Amino acid sequence: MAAAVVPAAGRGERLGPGAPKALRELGGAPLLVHAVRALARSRAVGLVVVAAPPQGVAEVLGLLDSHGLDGKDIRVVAGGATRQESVRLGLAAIPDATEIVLVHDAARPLVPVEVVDAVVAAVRAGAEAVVPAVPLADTVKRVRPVPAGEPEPVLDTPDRASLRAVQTPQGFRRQVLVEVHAKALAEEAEGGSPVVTDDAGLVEHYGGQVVVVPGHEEAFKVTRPLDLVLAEAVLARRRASDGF
Ligand SMILES: Nc1ccn([C@@H]2O[C@H](COP(=O)(O)OP(=O)(O)OP(=O)(O)O)[C@@H](O)[C@H]2O)c(=O)n1
Ligand SMILES: C[C@](O)(CO)[C@H](O)COP(=O)(O)O
Repeated sequence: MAAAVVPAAGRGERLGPGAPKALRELGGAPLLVHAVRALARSRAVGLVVVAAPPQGVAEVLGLLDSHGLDGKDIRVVAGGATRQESVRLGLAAIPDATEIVLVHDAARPLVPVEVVDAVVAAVRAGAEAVVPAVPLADTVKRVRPVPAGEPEPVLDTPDRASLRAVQTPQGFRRQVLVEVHAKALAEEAEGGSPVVTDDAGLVEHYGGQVVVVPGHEEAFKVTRPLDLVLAEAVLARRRASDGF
Protein backbone atom coordinates (compact mmCIF):
# COMPACT_ATOMS: atom_id res chain seq x y z
CA MET A 1 0.00 0.00 0.00
CA ALA A 2 1.11 3.55 -0.71
CA ALA A 3 0.82 6.41 1.77
CA ALA A 4 0.17 10.04 0.87
CA VAL A 5 1.29 13.33 2.37
CA VAL A 6 -1.03 16.28 1.72
CA PRO A 7 0.67 19.65 2.33
CA ALA A 8 -2.22 21.91 3.37
CA ALA A 9 -0.55 24.52 5.57
CA GLY A 10 -0.23 27.34 3.03
CA ARG A 11 -1.90 30.73 3.45
CA GLY A 12 -3.10 31.06 -0.13
CA GLU A 13 -1.89 34.65 -0.53
CA ARG A 14 -2.51 34.59 -4.27
CA LEU A 15 -6.14 33.55 -3.73
CA GLY A 16 -6.74 36.68 -1.68
CA PRO A 17 -7.92 37.40 1.87
CA GLY A 18 -9.79 34.74 3.80
CA ALA A 19 -9.22 31.41 5.52
CA PRO A 20 -6.08 29.38 4.73
CA LYS A 21 -6.49 28.12 1.15
CA ALA A 22 -6.94 24.44 2.05
CA LEU A 23 -9.96 25.36 4.18
CA ARG A 24 -11.65 27.50 1.51
CA GLU A 25 -14.89 26.01 0.18
CA LEU A 26 -15.47 24.39 -3.18
CA GLY A 27 -18.97 23.01 -3.79
CA GLY A 28 -19.77 22.95 -0.07
CA ALA A 29 -16.58 21.27 1.18
CA PRO A 30 -13.07 22.57 1.88
CA LEU A 31 -10.43 22.12 -0.86
CA LEU A 32 -8.56 19.83 1.52
CA VAL A 33 -11.54 17.48 1.87
CA HIS A 34 -11.78 17.17 -1.94
CA ALA A 35 -8.03 16.47 -2.19
CA VAL A 36 -8.13 13.78 0.52
CA ARG A 37 -11.22 12.20 -1.08
CA ALA A 38 -9.42 12.14 -4.44
CA LEU A 39 -6.57 10.14 -2.87
CA ALA A 40 -8.91 7.93 -0.85
CA ARG A 41 -10.64 6.89 -4.09
CA SER A 42 -7.48 5.03 -5.07
CA ARG A 43 -7.29 1.43 -3.92
CA ALA A 44 -3.49 1.83 -3.91
CA VAL A 45 -3.55 4.41 -1.09
CA GLY A 46 -3.91 3.13 2.49
CA LEU A 47 -2.82 6.08 4.61
CA VAL A 48 -3.18 9.84 4.17
CA VAL A 49 -1.21 12.29 6.34
CA VAL A 50 -2.41 15.90 6.17
CA ALA A 51 0.05 18.67 7.10
CA ALA A 52 -2.41 21.26 8.43
CA PRO A 53 -1.95 24.95 9.21
CA PRO A 54 -0.07 24.85 12.56
CA GLN A 55 -2.90 26.59 14.45
CA GLY A 56 -5.56 24.53 12.66
CA VAL A 57 -4.87 20.89 13.49
CA ALA A 58 -8.01 20.44 15.61
CA GLU A 59 -10.14 22.28 13.05
CA VAL A 60 -8.84 20.08 10.22
CA LEU A 61 -9.49 16.92 12.24
CA GLY A 62 -13.05 18.11 12.82
CA LEU A 63 -13.59 18.96 9.13
CA LEU A 64 -12.33 15.59 7.91
CA ASP A 65 -14.56 13.88 10.44
CA SER A 66 -17.66 15.92 9.60
CA HIS A 67 -17.22 15.16 5.89
CA GLY A 68 -17.28 11.43 6.59
CA LEU A 69 -13.74 10.63 5.55
CA ASP A 70 -13.47 7.20 7.00
CA GLY A 71 -12.43 3.82 5.64
CA LYS A 72 -8.84 5.01 5.23
CA ASP A 73 -6.27 5.74 7.86
CA ILE A 74 -6.15 9.57 7.91
CA ARG A 75 -3.81 11.45 10.24
CA VAL A 76 -3.22 15.15 10.76
CA VAL A 77 0.06 16.79 11.77
CA ALA A 78 1.06 20.44 12.07
CA GLY A 79 2.63 21.75 8.85
CA GLY A 80 5.51 24.20 8.58
CA ALA A 81 6.47 27.64 7.29
CA THR A 82 7.19 26.39 3.75
CA ARG A 83 5.69 23.70 1.56
CA GLN A 84 8.96 21.79 1.80
CA GLU A 85 8.83 21.83 5.59
CA SER A 86 5.19 20.75 5.61
CA VAL A 87 6.01 17.77 3.40
CA ARG A 88 8.96 16.83 5.63
CA LEU A 89 6.78 16.95 8.75
CA GLY A 90 4.08 14.85 7.06
CA LEU A 91 6.66 12.35 5.86
CA ALA A 92 7.87 11.85 9.43
CA ALA A 93 4.42 10.47 10.33
CA ILE A 94 4.58 7.72 7.70
CA PRO A 95 5.68 4.26 8.91
CA ASP A 96 9.16 3.11 7.81
CA ALA A 97 7.71 -0.05 6.29
CA THR A 98 5.86 2.01 3.64
CA GLU A 99 7.54 1.64 0.26
CA ILE A 100 5.72 4.22 -1.85
CA VAL A 101 4.82 7.78 -0.84
CA LEU A 102 2.72 10.27 -2.78
CA VAL A 103 2.81 14.01 -2.14
CA HIS A 104 -0.38 15.76 -3.19
CA ASP A 105 -1.24 19.47 -2.82
CA ALA A 106 -4.46 20.20 -0.93
CA ALA A 107 -4.74 22.93 -3.55
CA ARG A 108 -5.34 20.36 -6.33
CA PRO A 109 -8.80 19.18 -5.24
CA LEU A 110 -10.02 17.67 -8.51
CA VAL A 111 -7.23 15.30 -9.51
CA PRO A 112 -8.83 12.23 -11.18
CA VAL A 113 -8.13 8.87 -9.52
CA GLU A 114 -6.62 7.63 -12.81
CA VAL A 115 -3.72 10.06 -12.31
CA VAL A 116 -3.15 8.85 -8.73
CA ASP A 117 -3.13 5.24 -9.92
CA ALA A 118 -0.80 5.97 -12.85
CA VAL A 119 1.75 7.60 -10.56
CA VAL A 120 1.69 4.69 -8.09
CA ALA A 121 1.97 2.20 -10.98
CA ALA A 122 5.06 3.96 -12.35
CA VAL A 123 6.80 3.83 -8.95
CA ARG A 124 5.80 0.17 -8.57
CA ALA A 125 7.30 -0.44 -12.02
CA GLY A 126 10.68 0.79 -10.79
CA ALA A 127 10.88 4.58 -11.00
CA GLU A 128 12.30 6.32 -7.92
CA ALA A 129 10.38 9.56 -8.56
CA VAL A 130 7.36 10.19 -10.77
CA VAL A 131 5.52 13.39 -11.67
CA PRO A 132 2.27 13.78 -13.58
CA ALA A 133 2.47 16.61 -16.09
CA VAL A 134 0.72 18.16 -19.07
CA PRO A 135 2.04 19.90 -22.19
CA LEU A 136 2.04 23.71 -22.14
CA ALA A 137 -0.83 25.54 -23.80
CA ASP A 138 1.06 28.83 -24.16
CA THR A 139 4.30 29.85 -25.80
CA VAL A 140 6.88 30.53 -23.07
CA LYS A 141 9.55 33.24 -23.08
CA ARG A 142 12.53 33.71 -20.79
CA VAL A 143 12.99 37.34 -19.77
CA ARG A 144 15.72 39.37 -18.11
CA PRO A 145 14.66 40.59 -14.63
CA VAL A 146 14.19 44.38 -14.42
CA PRO A 147 12.76 46.74 -11.77
CA ALA A 148 8.98 46.40 -11.32
CA GLY A 149 6.96 48.34 -13.87
CA GLU A 150 9.63 48.30 -16.62
CA PRO A 151 9.10 46.22 -19.80
CA GLU A 152 11.08 42.96 -19.56
CA PRO A 153 13.52 42.25 -22.43
CA VAL A 154 13.01 38.76 -23.90
CA LEU A 155 16.07 36.52 -23.81
CA ASP A 156 14.72 33.57 -25.82
CA THR A 157 11.78 31.27 -26.53
CA PRO A 158 12.38 27.70 -25.29
CA ASP A 159 11.08 24.89 -27.47
CA ARG A 160 7.64 24.21 -25.95
CA ALA A 161 7.65 20.61 -27.17
CA SER A 162 10.19 19.70 -24.50
CA LEU A 163 8.45 21.53 -21.62
CA ARG A 164 5.83 20.15 -19.21
CA ALA A 165 3.64 21.79 -16.55
CA VAL A 166 4.03 19.63 -13.47
CA GLN A 167 1.17 18.58 -11.18
CA THR A 168 0.65 16.39 -8.14
CA PRO A 169 0.41 13.74 -6.76
CA GLN A 170 4.13 13.15 -7.19
CA GLY A 171 5.22 9.62 -6.30
CA PHE A 172 8.45 8.39 -4.72
CA ARG A 173 10.16 5.40 -3.21
CA ARG A 174 9.78 6.46 0.44
CA GLN A 175 13.47 6.09 1.22
CA VAL A 176 14.44 8.36 -1.68
CA LEU A 177 12.05 11.11 -0.56
CA VAL A 178 13.18 10.84 3.07
CA GLU A 179 16.83 11.10 2.02
CA VAL A 180 16.45 14.16 -0.20
CA HIS A 181 14.41 16.00 2.45
CA ALA A 182 17.08 15.16 5.06
CA LYS A 183 19.82 16.46 2.75
CA ALA A 184 17.89 19.67 2.08
CA LEU A 185 17.42 20.19 5.83
CA ALA A 186 21.15 19.70 6.40
CA GLU A 187 21.94 22.20 3.62
CA GLU A 188 19.52 24.67 5.22
CA ALA A 189 21.26 24.27 8.58
CA GLU A 190 24.52 25.27 6.87
CA GLY A 191 22.91 28.44 5.55
CA GLY A 192 22.07 27.23 2.06
CA SER A 193 19.08 25.45 0.60
CA PRO A 194 18.16 24.16 -2.83
CA VAL A 195 15.63 26.44 -4.53
CA VAL A 196 12.87 24.08 -5.61
CA THR A 197 9.09 24.32 -5.64
CA ASP A 198 8.28 20.62 -5.69
CA ASP A 199 9.55 17.38 -4.18
CA ALA A 200 10.71 15.98 -7.51
CA GLY A 201 12.91 19.09 -7.74
CA LEU A 202 14.76 17.90 -4.64
CA VAL A 203 15.34 14.47 -6.20
CA GLU A 204 16.72 16.18 -9.34
CA HIS A 205 18.91 18.48 -7.23
CA TYR A 206 20.58 15.51 -5.53
CA GLY A 207 21.16 13.63 -8.79
CA GLY A 208 18.15 11.29 -8.88
CA GLN A 209 16.09 10.45 -11.94
CA VAL A 210 12.54 11.78 -12.18
CA VAL A 211 10.13 10.52 -14.84
CA VAL A 212 6.91 12.04 -16.16
CA VAL A 213 3.55 10.32 -16.67
CA PRO A 214 0.50 11.99 -18.22
CA GLY A 215 -1.31 14.36 -15.87
CA HIS A 216 -4.81 15.73 -16.39
CA GLU A 217 -6.18 19.20 -17.09
CA GLU A 218 -8.58 18.83 -14.13
CA ALA A 219 -5.65 18.29 -11.74
CA PHE A 220 -4.93 22.04 -11.93
CA LYS A 221 -3.87 23.93 -8.80
CA VAL A 222 -6.24 26.45 -7.22
CA THR A 223 -3.86 29.38 -6.99
CA ARG A 224 -5.75 32.55 -8.02
CA PRO A 225 -9.44 33.53 -7.75
CA LEU A 226 -10.18 32.49 -11.36
CA ASP A 227 -8.99 28.94 -10.56
CA LEU A 228 -11.73 28.66 -7.94
CA VAL A 229 -14.34 29.71 -10.52
CA LEU A 230 -13.02 27.00 -12.88
CA ALA A 231 -12.99 24.41 -10.08
CA GLU A 232 -16.64 25.17 -9.22
CA ALA A 233 -17.57 24.71 -12.89
CA VAL A 234 -15.68 21.40 -13.20
CA LEU A 235 -17.25 20.09 -10.00
CA ALA A 236 -20.76 21.15 -11.07
CA ARG A 237 -20.28 19.38 -14.41
CA ARG A 238 -19.08 16.21 -12.67
CA ARG A 239 -22.02 16.28 -10.25
CA ALA A 240 -24.49 16.79 -13.09
CA SER A 241 -23.03 14.01 -15.21
CA ASP A 242 -22.41 11.23 -12.70
CA GLY A 243 -23.63 12.22 -9.26
CA PHE A 244 -19.99 12.72 -8.21
N1 LIG B 1 3.94 26.50 4.40
C1 LIG B 1 3.25 25.83 3.47
C2 LIG B 1 3.00 26.41 2.19
C3 LIG B 1 2.25 25.69 1.27
N2 LIG B 1 1.76 24.47 1.63
C4 LIG B 1 0.88 23.74 0.69
O1 LIG B 1 1.50 23.51 -0.54
C5 LIG B 1 0.52 23.39 -1.56
C6 LIG B 1 0.90 24.15 -2.83
O2 LIG B 1 1.27 25.48 -2.50
P1 LIG B 1 0.62 26.82 -3.05
O3 LIG B 1 -0.42 26.63 -4.03
O4 LIG B 1 1.74 27.70 -3.40
O5 LIG B 1 -0.14 27.27 -1.72
P2 LIG B 1 0.09 28.54 -0.81
O6 LIG B 1 1.50 28.60 -0.34
O7 LIG B 1 -0.97 28.43 0.19
O8 LIG B 1 -0.22 29.71 -1.86
P3 LIG B 1 0.38 31.18 -1.91
O9 LIG B 1 1.79 31.05 -2.42
O10 LIG B 1 -0.53 31.88 -2.88
O11 LIG B 1 0.32 31.75 -0.52
C7 LIG B 1 -0.80 23.89 -0.96
O12 LIG B 1 -1.67 22.78 -0.78
C8 LIG B 1 -0.38 24.52 0.35
O13 LIG B 1 -1.35 24.40 1.39
C9 LIG B 1 2.03 23.92 2.88
O14 LIG B 1 1.57 22.82 3.19
N3 LIG B 1 2.78 24.62 3.78
C1 LIG C 1 4.17 21.18 -6.31
C2 LIG C 1 3.55 22.01 -7.41
O1 LIG C 1 2.15 22.02 -7.27
C3 LIG C 1 3.84 21.36 -8.75
O2 LIG C 1 3.34 22.15 -9.77
C4 LIG C 1 4.11 23.40 -7.43
O3 LIG C 1 5.48 23.33 -7.68
C5 LIG C 1 3.80 24.21 -6.23
O4 LIG C 1 4.39 25.47 -6.46
P1 LIG C 1 3.95 26.84 -5.83
O5 LIG C 1 5.09 27.73 -6.12
O6 LIG C 1 3.77 26.60 -4.37
O7 LIG C 1 2.72 27.30 -6.51
